[in-house]
Amino acid sequence: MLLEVKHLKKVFKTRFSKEETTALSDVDFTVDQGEYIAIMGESGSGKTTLLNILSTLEKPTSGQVLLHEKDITAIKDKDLSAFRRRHLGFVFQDFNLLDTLNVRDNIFLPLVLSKENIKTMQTRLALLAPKLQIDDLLEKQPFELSGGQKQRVAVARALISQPDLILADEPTAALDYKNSEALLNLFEEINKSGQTIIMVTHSSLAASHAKRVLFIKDGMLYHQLYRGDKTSTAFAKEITLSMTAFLGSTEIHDTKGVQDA
Ligand SMILES: Nc1ncnc2c1ncn2[C@@H]1O[C@H](COP(=O)(O)OP(=O)(O)OP(=O)(O)O)[C@@H](O)[C@H]1O
Repeated sequence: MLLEVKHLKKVFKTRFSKEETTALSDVDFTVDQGEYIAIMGESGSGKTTLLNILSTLEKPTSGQVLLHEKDITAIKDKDLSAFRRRHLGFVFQDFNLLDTLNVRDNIFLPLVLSKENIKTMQTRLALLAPKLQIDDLLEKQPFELSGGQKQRVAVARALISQPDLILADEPTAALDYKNSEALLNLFEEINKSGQTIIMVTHSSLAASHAKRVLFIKDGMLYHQLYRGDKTSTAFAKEITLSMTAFLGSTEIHDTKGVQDA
């Protein structure tokens, strides 16, 4: 097992008032090596909070996140950036590329920070660039690229450190339909080559490319769907139906966390 999320709870307290918001109440799930998981839920349901805790950007109020059986919520602050660079790859909605660096240096940045040798960096990039169709972009500055190209560069930057886990937050939100589909196909390919991916999304279409979809509501996991051998079109329909049934309704459902089968 790659990742074990155990009884995760996150309560936000505002500094000046006694008001509390429970963003996550008791989230439990496990992720195997090679899985591709989409996390869906309405606005305010706790998706970003969950992703931020998995990213070690946020500490939970209680509970644990075990990566290869090590509790990453207990890592000391001074060791966090090295941990993230070594074990996690991030893909964001707004690409997060540095405009002052060219594409090649943006991709190399995590490896430079980890003090990898230049040969390793070049070898890895030589393998990734054709796969991501960015060979011709390496000397360009990010502002010269289209949204789809920027996101492919961001994916290369996430993959170059060969992370245990890719965490993607609404990676298609700033892309048009064609570029979204291209990115989702790319994620599927990357996943087929063994990369584990967890992606937060609002979009049934995006989620339909994953192998498993977790639905979150009011800080709890409610339901999960497996794609199996369905086409992404058939799976998207099933996801939309579930969203309507589970998340749109105000009925009280079983509030137990969802455990992986
Ligand atoms: N730093 C914070 N301080 C206080 N409350 C917060 C903070 N971050 C999130 N929350 C609250 O926690 C709850 C869950 O928020 P979260 O951002 O995780 O939801 P989300 O599902 O990602 O929403 P969206 O889809 O709109 O991004 C919300 O009620 C939100 O207002």
